[in-house]
Amino acid sequence: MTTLFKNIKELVQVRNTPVSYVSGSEMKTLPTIKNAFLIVKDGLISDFGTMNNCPTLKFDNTIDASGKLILPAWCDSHTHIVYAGNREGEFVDRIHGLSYEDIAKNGGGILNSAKKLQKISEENLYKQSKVRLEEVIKLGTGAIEIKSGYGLTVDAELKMLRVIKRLKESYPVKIKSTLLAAHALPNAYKNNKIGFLQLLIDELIPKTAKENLAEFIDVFCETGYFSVEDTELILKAGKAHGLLPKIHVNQFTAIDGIQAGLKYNALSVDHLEEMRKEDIMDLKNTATMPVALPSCSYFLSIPYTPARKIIDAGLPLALASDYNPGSTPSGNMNFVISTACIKMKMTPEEAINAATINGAYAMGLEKEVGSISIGKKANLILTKKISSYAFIPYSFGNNQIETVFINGNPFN
Ligand SMILES: N=CN[C@@H](CCC(=O)O)C(=O)O
Ligand SMILES: [Zn+2]
Repeated sequence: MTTLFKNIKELVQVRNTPVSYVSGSEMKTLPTIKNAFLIVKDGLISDFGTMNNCPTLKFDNTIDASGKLILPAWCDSHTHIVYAGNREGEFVDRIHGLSYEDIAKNGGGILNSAKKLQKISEENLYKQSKVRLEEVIKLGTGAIEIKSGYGLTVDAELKMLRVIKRLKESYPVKIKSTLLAAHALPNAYKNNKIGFLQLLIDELIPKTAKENLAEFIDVFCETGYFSVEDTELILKAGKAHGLLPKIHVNQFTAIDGIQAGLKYNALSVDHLEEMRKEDIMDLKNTATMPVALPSCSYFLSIPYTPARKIIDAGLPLALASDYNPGSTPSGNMNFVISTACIKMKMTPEEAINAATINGAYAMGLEKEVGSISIGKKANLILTKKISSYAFIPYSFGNNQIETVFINGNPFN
């Protein structure tokens, strides 16, 4: 099966020589080809170039993209889209003055989602989650990481992971699965944190690995949740079972969580709203991707990740949605890049690099997605007729996508 996209106004994020990620000042460059063609063969990108070099072969499908742009689909490396019910009550409580921390202390927050998740059937959880997955694919996401972490019992966590597995098997997008074993301390272990950690180490992590239910291990390393010591215990156990660390750190407080992640060669460190000088320095010359989640800052009214400081220090940065019921009930990556430009002062080039190739790296998919390169999956965004790629973040809250292609097929 072959498809020719012709007369593309601008083909964006073209990498003839594929890169794993881009850092520092390299992020300001977004390579493109104007008046381009792109050929997809059996779901993969097989050729591209300027229209004057467009081959005159016969194709199964030809799509005229006059006036339209093509970009690689968004790579959302941090989500929690498998959850039960919603938490709009807490949203209203916050409008009335309660903080995210106050709500969690009153038994709301993650524990509220866990209560709903423990009760729901696996089938119903799948049904609720697939709606969100389809929603974000239509908004341009072509590769996504999904975490557990609302189960907080061995059975409920495994239920979440099985739902992620079923999504992987049922949808054409690339999905990576993360065991967020230590997300919050369940009430049953209120006074026995070490008992909970031991349960994760002795039972949940080995079962997850044995049943091949996750690629990554995550911890919410934060004051009032899991300490650096707790984090290290879990990362060590996860790694021993082949799960690579990707962690929640520096959301509300900087407590050396980044350093714990680096010690265990985390693939990414995510959130980073509170960054000290040493946190930025320590990330230099490592293979760990810093990940910012601007929609979370927007929704909770907390500081934005200091993208300028991170990028200007020569580091890479990825952008992800953090789609979850508590701190970010949105998985719209178009809004993520707009917010990164508007609130974090990232340029459109930096934001698009962060949401494509750097996001792909943050979930170990940089060889398969995240750029227009020969041999990569044809997971593509075809825009409406727009003036330039900067129009996407500029027109915040609006949808500039005409069609999303996954493995070369339109996703409707
Ligand atoms: N910060 C920890 N976990 C999620 C939010 C969890 C929730 O409130 O349900 C996050 O990444 O923002
Ligand atoms: Zn998260």
